[in-house]
Order: sequence, then C-alpha cells, then structure tokens
Amino acid sequence: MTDSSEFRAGFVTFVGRPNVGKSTLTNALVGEKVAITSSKPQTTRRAIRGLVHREDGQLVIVDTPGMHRPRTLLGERLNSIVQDTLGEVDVIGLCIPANEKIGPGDRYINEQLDSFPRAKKVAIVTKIDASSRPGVAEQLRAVSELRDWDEIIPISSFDSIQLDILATELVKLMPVSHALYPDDAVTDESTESRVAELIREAALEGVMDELPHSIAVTIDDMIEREDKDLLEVFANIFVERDSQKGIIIGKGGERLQDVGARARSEIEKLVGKQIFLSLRVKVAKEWQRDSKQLGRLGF
Ligand SMILES: Nc1nc2c(ncn2[C@@H]2O[C@H](COP(=O)(O)OP(=O)(O)OP(=O)(O)O)[C@@H](O)[C@H]2O)c(=O)[nH]1
Repeated sequence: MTDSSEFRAGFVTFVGRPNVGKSTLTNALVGEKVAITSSKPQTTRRAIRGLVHREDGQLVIVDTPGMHRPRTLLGERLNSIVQDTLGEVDVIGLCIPANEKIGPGDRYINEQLDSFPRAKKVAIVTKIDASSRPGVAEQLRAVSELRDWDEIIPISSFDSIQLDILATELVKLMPVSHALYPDDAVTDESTESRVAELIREAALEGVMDELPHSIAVTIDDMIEREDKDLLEVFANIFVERDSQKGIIIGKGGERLQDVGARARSEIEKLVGKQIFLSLRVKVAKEWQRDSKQLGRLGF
C-alpha cells in the first residue's frame, strides 16, 4: 500500500504533434517562461526542464522537441533526444488539442509510446477554450479509445482551466521520493541558454515558414557591469544562407532592431535588470547537415 500523504517527485514529458501547446503548458504549470513558444511548429529543440513545486510533490518537466520523421542530421539528433528522454521519464503526457480531429500524426505518436512501457501514460486534451463543451466531450471520448490511459485530463493553458488538477494527478503518478531540486529553482537550464532561447524566439517571430529550422543562437559573452545594474549580452544569430541573413536583418536593419527590442524585454524579465544586447547575424552554410557545425551551435 502506498500512503497518499507521502511526498512524490519525478519526471514528466509532454509529447504530441507540433503546435499542440506543449511549451505553453510547461510555462503555465511552472508559472514562468522556461520553454519558448511560437505559432511556428517545431520551435522546441532541447530538453528544457521546468519545475513545479507543490506541497504534495515536485514535477520535473522535460520539454522535448516534437517527434517527426528525420530528414536532416539535426532531425536525427532531435529524435534521439526524444528517445532518450522518453526512456527515462516516469510519466508521458500525450497532448491532443480539443479543437482538431485526431489524425495520423497523433496516432503515430501514440503508437510510439508502446516502446516506453515503464512510463505511466496520461492523455492531456489541450486548448479546451478553443472548442465547445460537446466538442470537448467528443474529443475526450475519441482520446479514450487510443489506449488504456492512467488519466485523461482536459485543460486550457490560456484560461488556466484544470492546470491545478493536472499537476495534482501528475504528482499522484510519481514515485515516492524526496524533492529532486531545491524549492526555489524553476529550471536547471543555465541563464545563458535561456537567454539564447529567448533571442531565438524573438528572431522566429514573423519569419516565413522555411526559416525556423535554419536559425540558431549562440552567446559569446554575458558581462555584469560593475558601475551600474546592467547585463551586457553579446549574441550571434546563425542562419544557413546569405538570403536568410537579409530576411533576419530586414530593410535598413529594421527587423533586427525589432528582434533585439523583443528579446531584450524578455531577457530583462528573466534576469531582473537592464540589458544591453548586441546581436550579430552570421551565416553558417547548411549547418543542419554538418556535424561539426551542429556541435559548435550546441546540438
Ligand atoms: N486557444 C489556445 N491556444 C493555445 C493554448 N496553448 C497554446 N496555444 C497556442 O498554440 C500554439 C502552439 O503552442 P506551443 O506551446 O508553442 O506548442 P508546442 O506543442 O510546444 O509546439 P512545438 O514546439 O512546435 O512542438 C501557439 O500559437 C499557442 O499560443 C491554449 O490553451 N488555448
């Protein structure tokens, strides 16, 4: 018998087709921006952990890139991150949006979950704010037919509906354990890599569909100024082709200025002080297919 009053802690990851709301859900549960979100699919590249601290337990959320058939070396590396992650977690939450019919993409991912028998499996029906009550009910029924779930939970990150219930149920599925992280931590990503992700998110905003995969961000230096409360950040935005460089920079540098302003305001929220941000746009030809370059860009 397990005692329900015991503290529980463990790892959960949210999987699902691109754009189903996994990153938004992670941020909503953590209560702080740890995973970048974007209306462009497949913007999540790394296993970023968000932490949820509760009286009854602790959730370590591992945010994975989407599962898709690999077409480039980057695609292959992303898939292997996903495989490694899913093999280690205690709970896998398959996210399926309430406002779209279950399709082959959802079924493909659901079938992949059979390879990870250790993990408990929860279906999370996301974006219920974007559907009607009967629509949500119908989706819950359809989802229940996919497999024998440990839980099926409808939520909305936008309207904060049932997020607390989701966290409670996830904690209940975790093993009895002491806390895995100190209770003031929100993520174990370094500030530097969170800053790089915020810049990448700003650079992705408003670019055309073919560009997202071509953008990578590296940080050369972050310097705390001693004479004032200011953090200087020196970063590079890498693209694959000269033509893409033009798109990022924009006419007369206007777009890059926008990217800088957006990134700066997010980074200021993160570090709680003023930021000086230097952004340089560079071309790394075909970096997605080149293992040396991938290493240099942190993949
Ligand atoms: N209506 C509604 N839209 C949402 C909700 N959560 C996320 N979205 C939107 O759905 C889109 C995708 O959200 P993300 O959180 O980036 O999705 P993701 O599954 O992490 O996407 P990838 O990183 O591409 O795998 C964004 O435009 C969000 O604003 C929600 O609760 N309700």
